[in-house]
Amino acid sequence: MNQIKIFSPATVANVSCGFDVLGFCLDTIGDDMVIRKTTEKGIRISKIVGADLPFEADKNVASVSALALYNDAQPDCGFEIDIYKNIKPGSGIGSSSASASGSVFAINELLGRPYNKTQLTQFAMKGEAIASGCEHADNIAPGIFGGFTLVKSTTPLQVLQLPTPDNLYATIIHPQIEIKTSEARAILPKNIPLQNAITQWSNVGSLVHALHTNDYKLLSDSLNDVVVEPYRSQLIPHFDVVKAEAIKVGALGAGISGSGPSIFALSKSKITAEAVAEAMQNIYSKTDISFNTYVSKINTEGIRVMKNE
Ligand SMILES: Nc1ncnc2c1ncn2[C@@H]1O[C@H](COP(=O)(O)OP(=O)(O)O)[C@@H](O)[C@H]1O
Ligand SMILES: N[C@@H](CCOP(=O)(O)O)C(=O)O
Repeated sequence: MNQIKIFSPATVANVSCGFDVLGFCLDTIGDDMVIRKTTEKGIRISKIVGADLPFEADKNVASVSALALYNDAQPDCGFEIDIYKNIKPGSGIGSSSASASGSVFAINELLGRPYNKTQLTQFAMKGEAIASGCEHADNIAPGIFGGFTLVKSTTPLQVLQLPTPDNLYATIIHPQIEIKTSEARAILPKNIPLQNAITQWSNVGSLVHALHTNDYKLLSDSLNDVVVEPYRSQLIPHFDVVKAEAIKVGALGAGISGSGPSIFALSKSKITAEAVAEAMQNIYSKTDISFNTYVSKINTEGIRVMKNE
């Protein structure tokens, strides 16, 4: 096999209470990437469609992560990467992560799968680090493993794949303002009150239990963030009303997707998830902020191969 085309999905990091540890994978929005072997050694970005992103190998997250794998594997060929970007950078649904994980996933396939999913996550984190200033894996892990994931630790890397309850749907609204992950991280406090920490870790524990037991009521009660959301929500116009309306029409809960500005909600049917989308759209359509909305089943497969030659 000399060439592969993949779909690298968008992901929702944090899932309200799990800053930097929880994430899940979407299905209806993602980037396409084509990666091919070359006789010339090294990694090259050959095409970028849909976004204004750097071609330099040390600046594009796709090539930075690919180089981490390449330097380890030392294959006797090189690779070039075409990126067809559908996930806007700075959207909060893992745009940089989709590129960083897509390139390493594809090269691993072309090399005959020498690395496991944890090792691929580790290489992809090198790319993510140049976008956000930190090697967080809460977007990369759900992209590579699929479904819901919990990053138990980054050093050493340990990723737990969590069960996905049947019929769980996500709604995403992306108000078209850009929030850079690095900037949304910089505004967070370095210390948090003990009472908030207690509330937060109880929510993470109960959310994980809810996923294991298909307990939608507990899932709903656990989708709360008392640590990060109070700070970041101020960067997102109309966040409080969008969240309140989503819950009013039946969402189990709603919160900031990743570092924002996208807002996510979880619902226990497609019909409710679509009603949530409409309620969210109604808020932004009364403003001059344009937006995109996505309704998606949770993608339990993660990145997928579209075509290989
Ligand atoms: N292939 C890529 N895809 C997306 N962003 C990239 C890529 N390569 C470099 N970047 C940079 O990463 C930053 C976007 O990442 P980030 O702020 O984390 O947004 P997101 O939340 O959408 O991932 C931008 O500065 C962008 O120029
Ligand atoms: N845990 C990170 C997740 C950033 O996600 P992104 O989709 O905005 O890149 C954070 O909250 O900073």
